[in-house]
Amino acid sequence: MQGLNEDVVCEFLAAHPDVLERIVTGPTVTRETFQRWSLRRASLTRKHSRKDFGDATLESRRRAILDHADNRVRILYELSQFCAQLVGTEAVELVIQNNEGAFTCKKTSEGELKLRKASFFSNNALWLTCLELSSTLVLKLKKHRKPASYVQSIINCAHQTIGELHFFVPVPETEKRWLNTLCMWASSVNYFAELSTHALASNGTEETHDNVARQRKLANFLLDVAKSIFHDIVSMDSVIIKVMNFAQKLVDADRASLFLVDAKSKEIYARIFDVGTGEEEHSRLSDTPQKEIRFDISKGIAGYVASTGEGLNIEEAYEDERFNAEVDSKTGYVTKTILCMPIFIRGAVIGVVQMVNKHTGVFTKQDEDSFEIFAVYCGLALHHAKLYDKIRRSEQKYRVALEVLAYHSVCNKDEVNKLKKIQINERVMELETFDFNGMRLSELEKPLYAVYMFRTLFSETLRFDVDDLTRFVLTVRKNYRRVAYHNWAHGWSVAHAMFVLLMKNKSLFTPNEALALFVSCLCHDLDHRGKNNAYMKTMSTPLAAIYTTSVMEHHHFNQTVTILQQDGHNILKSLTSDEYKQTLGLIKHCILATDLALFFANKARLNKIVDAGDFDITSPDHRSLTQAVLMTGCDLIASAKPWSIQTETVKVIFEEFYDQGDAERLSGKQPMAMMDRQQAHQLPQMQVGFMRGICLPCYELIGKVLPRAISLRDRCEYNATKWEELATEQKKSEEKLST
Ligand SMILES: Nc1nc2c(ncn2[C@@H]2O[C@H](COP(=O)(O)O)[C@@H](O)[C@H]2O)c(=O)[nH]1
Repeated sequence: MQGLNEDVVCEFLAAHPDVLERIVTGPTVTRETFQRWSLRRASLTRKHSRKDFGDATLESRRRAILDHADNRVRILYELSQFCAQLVGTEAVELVIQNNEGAFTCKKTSEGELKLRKASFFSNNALWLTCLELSSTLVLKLKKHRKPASYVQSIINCAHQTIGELHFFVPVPETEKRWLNTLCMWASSVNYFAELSTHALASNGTEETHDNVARQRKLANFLLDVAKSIFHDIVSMDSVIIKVMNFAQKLVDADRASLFLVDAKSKEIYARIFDVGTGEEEHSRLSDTPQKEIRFDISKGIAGYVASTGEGLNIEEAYEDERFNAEVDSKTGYVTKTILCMPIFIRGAVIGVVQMVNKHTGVFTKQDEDSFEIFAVYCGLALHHAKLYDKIRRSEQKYRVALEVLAYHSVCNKDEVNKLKKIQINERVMELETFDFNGMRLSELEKPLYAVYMFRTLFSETLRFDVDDLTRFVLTVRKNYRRVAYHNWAHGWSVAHAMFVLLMKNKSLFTPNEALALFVSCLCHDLDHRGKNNAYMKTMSTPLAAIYTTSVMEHHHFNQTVTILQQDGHNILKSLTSDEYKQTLGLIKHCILATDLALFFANKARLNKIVDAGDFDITSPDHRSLTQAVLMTGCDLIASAKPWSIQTETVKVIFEEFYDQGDAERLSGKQPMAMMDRQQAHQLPQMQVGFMRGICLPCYELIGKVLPRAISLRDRCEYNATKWEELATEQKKSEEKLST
């Protein structure tokens, strides 16, 4: 019978999809795993289908927009194509809303845009305000139409819905935010394009020219504000003042103020007050609390607008009972006309922009329209300002945390002096065998031997400071957590295995490659929490938010670099900058290779090369694959140790597995059998699977490439047989019990 290995299994499953379906839909694959697999498949498919925004694509889109600037349908169609590319899907439908109703828009094979009545739009009030929009624009979909996974509304500056994009694939949150911004911009620019086209199309009276000039000025300014918001994010206040200055000139007001809502105290306070005209343009930013103008949200015109979300155009302030004369009395200023608009973020009023005393007459309907648009841009600027402040604050907090951690996670002088007092001068021959049992070394001997191994390997090829080396090893030890298996003893044991491999194959790798391999082994599980990548993802841990693949392995590498960067720890400092960069890149490659999920592909590729007789250790690709497989071989070295060490190690491995299983069960998830202490009786059988399915193929491959390491395969084979004997005994005793 053909040996059971991964290729055979894959071949069998490919030939028997029903068996694969039974496994995938059976109890061994949890719902979360199945969902994760289908999401990964969806995103892989999307990634492949996503066309990039290459220059040619962008240019053709830009041309299409310019050539059809007066054609809203075409503009919106081009927008929909952009959005589809952004999300990386073609499963998107454009629905256009106009006076006659809603229409789906599709491009024919001749390139024409065809509109078809889409009678599934529910609202009859075609032009809805922004506030009402989110609540009432509910699509009643026809039975036969597949419901959209995500609907992006397209709202113009006059808060009118001019269309929707229906996506039939899941859209990630990040993409949703980009779609929102893209659609807001496109519809704003389209709105002004239509306005100026409309104005130019009319009889060209003097008033129209002013109107067009005003609208063009408005459009140019809006684009200018957008640029400064996205490029000038540091001084958001200057952007907001710029917006206020322009708004004030546009509506010809004497003064302008921006108030923010303090939801906690139910007050509003002037964030920017009395932006004057002319020389006072750079107004006071009321960031000094004692000067802050602050009053209850129930007071004044600004308070009324903030609490109702309704804009107001007041012609005689003192005749309006809502007006609060207190501020005038404090400033000696006489308010007559007021134009006041709410600023919305996600449907909530976060502030109010207020123009005071139009220089000639009262604020007009046109002022209201223009000012309403500014309220949107003020909101955008404020929103970015808030986000940016939040990021800046969390960055400072992160820096402080890192400083504190760096101080406490670095070895201290006593530890260094203690270790330096002991010197190993003669060669430790027993250390140069795979069977050496690192578990019997004391907490002091392990770092001592780690320094010895490093010096034995690199004294002749690398200039390094022994104190740096001592500090580096002791700090590495300190940054392994006291978990059952993935602790300093494991890191040491993996480094020892690499030490033996390198001593037996001295000319195989260059000094810097050997250095990267040894350092990688010593550091490959730094700060491991005793939980695997699947757990980190399922529990949505911060690490899983940072790294999408090989979560823990990326973290282990990051920790390695952090330690190297600590004062007095850089054992690589004698390398040139190119060598340093190259060696660090190889350390990253090696540490990431210890992600067992990557091993199968590495093994298959290297086996194929070796079996085809093409293996060439001088080929960079073959070297890189060899290094990756050697890392796995060292990582699993416990499976190729003498039986007593193997059983001792497996005990702590499963202790750690069961800790993870307990944590999963506590969070309401069913742990996999290997991590379920209620399945402990299956341990021997599971070990057989692990040894024969992973360890043995690994050492067989290593034996092909490094003949001097074939002993690992033999030792592993012996241990696998021992586990099989135990599994058989276990099975017999269970059968006896059940009879
Ligand atoms: N079932 C077993 N799993 C084992 C054994 N030895 C190691 N392992 C697991 O393999 C990976 C190795 O990656 P690492 O870099 O995290 O050490 C890890 O998940 C170990 O738990 C074994 O004998 N049996």
